[in-house]
Amino acid sequence: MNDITQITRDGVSLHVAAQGPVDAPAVVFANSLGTDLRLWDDIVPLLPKGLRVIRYDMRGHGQSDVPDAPYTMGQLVSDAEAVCDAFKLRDVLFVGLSVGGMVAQGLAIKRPDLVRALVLSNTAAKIGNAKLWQDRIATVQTKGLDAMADEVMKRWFSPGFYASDAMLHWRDMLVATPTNGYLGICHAIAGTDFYTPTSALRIPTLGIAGSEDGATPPDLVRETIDLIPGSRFELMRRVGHLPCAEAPAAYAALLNQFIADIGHG
Ligand SMILES: O=C(O)CC1=CCC(=O)O1
Repeated sequence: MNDITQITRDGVSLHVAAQGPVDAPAVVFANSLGTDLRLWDDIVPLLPKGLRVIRYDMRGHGQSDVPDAPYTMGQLVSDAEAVCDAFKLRDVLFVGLSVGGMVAQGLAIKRPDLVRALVLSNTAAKIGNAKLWQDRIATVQTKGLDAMADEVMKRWFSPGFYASDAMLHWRDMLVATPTNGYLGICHAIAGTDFYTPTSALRIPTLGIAGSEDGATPPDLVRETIDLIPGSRFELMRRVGHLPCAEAPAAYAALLNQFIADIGHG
């Protein structure tokens, strides 16, 4: 079954893409700030066949509704919960990148019945600090996303990928993000510190970092992954903040090894 649909929670319509057999083990993907569910386009075809694969656009992004900013992490976690519940999912492997990884942590804390394992990619229990997000919000409000797009691309990608034409697809995606959606998510990240609750998680977890990541550097990712006993940490070399875009084959290989090791499917 290959399905594109909208689900509505709290008056906000969320755009969801669902693939694979309804009763199969599920993998749910959550995107990062300034991207949408296309973040996973190159990964999905490389996953083991027979999984239920659900991707959605975070509120304010892609084809989901764009409520006025600010948003809270509680709202983002409830959105993810609503997506899982709408598809009657249980025991999912939840894969989140950057703010998507914060949502993954929040959902695993809130709904242990829904999440059996995590992939926390290029993320942390806390990303940045109040001043960083205040400054980012002020820049977007006064100058717009286009004005800071090149600076963002240098955080997202290694120098080699930044210089390539392939980067333009991602720059276009960032610049097309509605201002309210971008600002809303910035507020949610600014208000989030999962350090204590994430320390209480006891589920299989894979952490992925990129050696050239200018947004969530490897040491920051590792600090969060180390909070969870028994977790695994993988450092991908010569990639930045979006390794699933920059090195999809290597990224999918890490996911697939983890899927095999935890017997998910
Ligand atoms: O700084 C960026 O644009 C990267 C980023 C931080 C949080 C997120 O989701 O993306």
